Amino acid sequence: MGTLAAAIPATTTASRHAGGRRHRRRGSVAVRCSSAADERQALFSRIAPVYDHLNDVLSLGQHRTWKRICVSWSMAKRGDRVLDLCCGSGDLAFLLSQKVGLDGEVMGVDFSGQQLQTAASRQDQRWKACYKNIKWIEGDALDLPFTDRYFDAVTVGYGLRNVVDRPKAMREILRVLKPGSRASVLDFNKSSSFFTASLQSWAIDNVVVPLASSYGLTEEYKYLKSSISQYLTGEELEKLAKEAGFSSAKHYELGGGLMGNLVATR
Ligand SMILES: C/C(=C\Cc1cc(O)c2ccccc2c1O)CCC[C@H](C)CCC[C@H](C)CCCC(C)C
Ligand SMILES: C[S@@+](CC[C@H](N)C(=O)[O-])C[C@H]1O[C@@H](n2cnc3c(N)ncnc32)[C@H](O)[C@@H]1O
Repeated sequence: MGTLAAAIPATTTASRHAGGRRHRRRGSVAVRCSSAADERQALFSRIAPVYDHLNDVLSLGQHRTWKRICVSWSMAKRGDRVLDLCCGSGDLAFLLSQKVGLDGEVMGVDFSGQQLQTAASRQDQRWKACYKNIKWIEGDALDLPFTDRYFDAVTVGYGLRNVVDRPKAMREILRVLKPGSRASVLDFNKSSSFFTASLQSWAIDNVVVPLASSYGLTEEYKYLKSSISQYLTGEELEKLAKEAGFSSAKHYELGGGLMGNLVATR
C-alpha cells in the first residue's frame, strides 16, 4: 500500500480527521469547522470510485493534457521538493513524480481519505520506480502541516475552486513556497465570453450531468456548474494571488477557454 501519511515537521496547528468529520484542533479543543467544507469532503469521497473514469470519458482524455501543462508551468525539476495540493486521486502528483525523480520528493495533500486511498492504490499498481517518491497526506489546504518555505513548486488541479476560503488557501500556498518558486493552479475557466460560457454550461447540463446520473451522482456533478458560476475569472485569480503576496501572477486560458491555469511566483 502506498505511503498514506508522512511525518512532516509542522509549524501550524495541525488539522485532524475524526470519524470522517473535519475538525480543526486548537490545543486540546476540537472545533467543528464549516459544514460547507464537510459537504465537499463528503462529495469528493462519494465520487472517488468513478472520478478518474468520468474525467477521462467526459473530457475525451483532454484533462490529462491540461494537467501536463499545469505541471510543466510549475517549473518543477529534478531533485525538487514539490506539493500537489487537493491531489485527489493523484494525477498531478504522478506527473510531478516523473519531473523531480527519485532524488526529489512529492507530497500529495487532500482532505478526502477515499481520494487518497485511490491515489495510494494507483501508486502500488504502477511500475515506475520514481513513484516511490510520493507521500499521501490527509490534510487541509487551509492549514497545511508544513514549515514555511518548504517547497520548490506547488500545483493545485481543480482544487482552488472547491476550497471554502480561497484567500486563506492562497496564503498557505505562498507560505510553504520558497521565494522565487511557482504555484500552478489549473481549473475550469469562468469565461467572459458568452459563447464559451454557454458551451461550458450546455456541456455540463446535457452531457456531464446525464452521464453522472447513470452512476447515481446527479447532485455531485450539478455542483460542478454552480461552483464554476461562483468561481473567479482569470483577472480575479491574478488579483487574488497578488493580494496573497505573490510577486507576479498570470492566468492563461486552455481548451478553447473552457479551462484556465494561473501561474503565480512568490
Ligand atoms: C478533470 C476535470 C474536472 C475535475 C472535477 C472537478 C470538480 O470540481 C468536480 C466537482 C464535482 C464533480 C466532479 C468534478 C470533477 O470531475 C475536467 C474534465 C472533466 C469534466 C467533468 C468534464 C468537463 C467537460 C467540459 C465542460 C467540456 C469538454 C469538451 C471537450 C471534450 C474537451
Ligand atoms: C476535483 S478534485 C481534484 C483532484 C486532482 N487534483 C485532479 O486534478 O484530478 C478536488 C479535490 O480537492 C479536495 N479538497 C477540497 N477542499 C479541500 C481542502 N480544504 N483541503 C484539502 N483537500 C481539499 C477534494 O477532496 C478533492 O479530492
